[in-house]
Amino acid sequence: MTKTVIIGTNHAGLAAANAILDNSEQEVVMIERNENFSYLSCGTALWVGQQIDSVDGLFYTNREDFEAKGAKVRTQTNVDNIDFEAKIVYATTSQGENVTEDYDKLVLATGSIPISPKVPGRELENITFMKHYEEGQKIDQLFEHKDIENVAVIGAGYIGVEMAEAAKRRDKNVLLFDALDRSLPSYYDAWFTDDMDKNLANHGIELHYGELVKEYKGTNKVEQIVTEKGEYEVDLVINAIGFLPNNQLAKDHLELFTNGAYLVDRHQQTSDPDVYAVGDCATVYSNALQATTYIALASNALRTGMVAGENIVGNAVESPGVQGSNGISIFGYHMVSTGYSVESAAKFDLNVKYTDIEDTQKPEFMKENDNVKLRIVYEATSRRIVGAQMSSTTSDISMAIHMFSLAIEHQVTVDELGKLDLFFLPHFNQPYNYINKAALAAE
Ligand SMILES: Cc1cc2nc3c(=O)[nH]c(=O)nc-3n(C[C@H](O)[C@H](O)[C@H](O)COP(=O)(O)OP(=O)(O)OC[C@H]3O[C@@H](n4cnc5c(N)ncnc54)[C@H](O)[C@@H]3O)c2cc1C
Ligand SMILES: NC(=O)c1ccc[n+]([C@@H]2O[C@H](COP(=O)([O-])OP(=O)(O)OC[C@H]3O[C@@H](n4cnc5c(N)ncnc54)[C@H](O)[C@@H]3O)[C@@H](O)[C@H]2O)c1
Repeated sequence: MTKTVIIGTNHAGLAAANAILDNSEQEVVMIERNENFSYLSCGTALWVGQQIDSVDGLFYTNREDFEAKGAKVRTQTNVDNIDFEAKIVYATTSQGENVTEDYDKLVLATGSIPISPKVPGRELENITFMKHYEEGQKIDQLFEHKDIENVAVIGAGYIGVEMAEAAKRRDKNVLLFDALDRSLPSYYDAWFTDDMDKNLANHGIELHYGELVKEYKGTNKVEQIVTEKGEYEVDLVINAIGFLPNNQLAKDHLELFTNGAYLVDRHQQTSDPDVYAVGDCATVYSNALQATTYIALASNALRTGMVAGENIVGNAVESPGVQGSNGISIFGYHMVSTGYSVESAAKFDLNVKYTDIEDTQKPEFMKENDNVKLRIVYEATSRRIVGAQMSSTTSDISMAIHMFSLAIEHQVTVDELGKLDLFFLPHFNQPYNYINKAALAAE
């Protein structure tokens, strides 16, 4: 019987385990260095910002669920080394016991590691990342302290903006830094982020964009941060300047992508046919780019895990690829995007055009109504859609971005959306939907 060892049991590893256990009688061993698994870090800001009552709901499964399906689960066990020739995994438990597991198939689901700004003083206390549950706990506890007044968040990407909101909701003075000149620069064009930045500023968050941190100062705990533009008193620093794939175990054995992620095909198979890689440690296939790339998202982790698991049990399933669809909701302002923005497309040498619309969600006669902004990004020559961004105070826009995701996957052109059948009911939208209108206006 095939024996599969899965290293890392967060979203990607769990999805792979489920796919194998639910579709076969195969032997599965799951190895995880943490005590808990399935932590939805996506809910951390809601938890520490006290928008939800408890952290408990952020764990969606546990070891017993997998043991009940027949898996052997080793938690608090760190994999130290892999002998890819002999197909043996070497690990150490938190008690210091050495354990080995042989395998027929191996799934690497070791995720990603936050990038540390390489500046002096980074070892001071009260400087943290926000990735694991334990870091969320630490931030939550520090927010309780009255003497933690000034919180600096470094990086105004997804984690940074969400944590800035959470800190503000806990009545802290919040300073948000980014090397670039606006928030969320990887996901949205300035037409959208200008509104988000107004939203953040209106809620009292101090924005320090285009400002690189040069040093953290303090005796034991961090007390100041120094940038090229000034020096600021801080009691807590949350670093959120992005992730790198965690490739420690196999970087010398497998082919890697430019950023170090394990290079996989559309079966999630690496350059070693018995080794699969899933989630944040692996590449994905981008339908917008029509090439391999790297996008760290829980949604990608789940899908890639499923694909690997199904292939391991013998169903030759191909990944449909991804669009990197994502969303953010800050102080009631919602933004969603899929594929590439105009600015990010340029970085990947995609020659694009775009069409914009700003409209109300529903007909003007409706009492409750919201403004909606939409930008559709399409390839200049083929006119296929390669991205879309939307923002509004209504969360109703989220379903529209799913449609754009499908459009990118299936190479729909912007012109095909002009007369697309989108239903009309005043409670939801206008007789001629803003998606149709934007598409018809495309040059
Ligand atoms: C604060 C925050 C908010 C986020 N919000 C969203 C969101 O809203 N939507 C979204 O789609 N994504 C979000 N993400 C990204 C998402 O959490 C990641 O893409 C996702 O966790 C990747 O899952 P993974 O299983 O591939 O890797 P990880 O979650 O990184 O898990 C890897 C696991 O491998 C284990 N491991 C690593 N090395 C070893 C070893 N040598 N031995 C044993 N075990 C090992 C680790 O302990 C870990 O449990 C967020 C991330 C953060 C930090
Ligand atoms: N809502 C969501 O979907 C969601 C939420 C949280 C995290 N995530 C995912 O988790 C991953 C990590 O998130 P993240 O927020 O850490 O990364 P990110 O890539 O979203 O943002 C990193 C930010 O840090 C900035 N930066 C980089 N180096 C810097 C430096 N030296 N000084 C100051 N700023 C610097 C970048 O300009 C960027 O704005 C991403 O893949 C993200 O998509 C998704």
